[in-house]
Amino acid sequence: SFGKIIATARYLPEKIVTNDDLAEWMDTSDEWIQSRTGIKQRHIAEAENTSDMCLQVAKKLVDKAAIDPLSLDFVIVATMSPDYTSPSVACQVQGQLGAKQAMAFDVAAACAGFVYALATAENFMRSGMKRGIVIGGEKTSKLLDWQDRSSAVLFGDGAAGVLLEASEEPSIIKQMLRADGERASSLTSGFRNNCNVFYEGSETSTALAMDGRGIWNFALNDVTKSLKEFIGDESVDYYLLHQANKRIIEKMARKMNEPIEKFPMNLMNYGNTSAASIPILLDELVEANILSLNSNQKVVLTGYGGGLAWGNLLIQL
Ligand SMILES: O=C(O)C1CCN(c2ccc(-c3cc(CO)ccc3Cl)cn2)CC1
Repeated sequence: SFGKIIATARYLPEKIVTNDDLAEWMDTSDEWIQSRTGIKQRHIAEAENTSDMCLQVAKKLVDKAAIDPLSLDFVIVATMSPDYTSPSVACQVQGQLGAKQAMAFDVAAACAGFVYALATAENFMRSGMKRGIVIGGEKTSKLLDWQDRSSAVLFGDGAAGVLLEASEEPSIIKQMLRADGERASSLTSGFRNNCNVFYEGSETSTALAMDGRGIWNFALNDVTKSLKEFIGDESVDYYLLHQANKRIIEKMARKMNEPIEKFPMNLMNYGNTSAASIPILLDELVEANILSLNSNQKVVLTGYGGGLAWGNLLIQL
């Protein structure tokens, strides 16, 4: 069978930090941030960690669909900011949700993570699994160098995901997953100092570091080119692009020769939430009835970022 999105849900931590809040102690301004990124505010988790936010999403999905967690065959979480390297966030969620029959693992593909995870889930369902949840969740705020204004102002925390159930008709019609590891250094985060009792190693910054220009060019060249190839002459109702930067999305829309109305954006409210950005956008569009499940609307999900990794999914809802 094939996977079909039955429900969507999101969870944002309570604390909202505006550009002006940041400008109080950081050498930046609302004017610079809005004009260069489109971002106005972001949610920042405090005591909550990545697994806590993902658990909230999982509970919402189970409640919305009125299903028994024991009926889940899989829990997959895409994240670049896990609580631990072990256990996976997915296992933490599986345990606290009581989804004892579900296998569980994390997907590490940074901002392409949710697309990689959803494609992975579809492949499991085509080999027999019947029901599962796929979540993108991030607390990048714990990874940032808050003294580096060029990156700290860009990111936000949050989580969102989907419940998939088996369907006779394919819904995730086409997938393309790509990577370019030669540009791995364009976005690094969470390095664990390489030392042990026998080897001293060297102190390396573990904070998130980004070659903005390099990723910008990657998005406008590699990602846009592969998206055009992926679409071919398909008619697409909406493009749900990773919400990294307003100007980049506008430029990608122009390169696609598609009206900007087909490229909904909510990054002004959340900043760049990495693997959570596409499912947060999807849930907001469903909640606003701009997208409807079972509508046959054709949407494309495109994630792109650290790795470098990127991916496209064509979904008929
Ligand atoms: O205008 C300026 O000076 C700066 C120029 C650099 N900018 C960038 C550059 C890259 C990204 C980005 C990040 C990720 C990681 O999730 C993924 C995808 C992208 Cl396209 C976001 N902003 C900000 C404004």
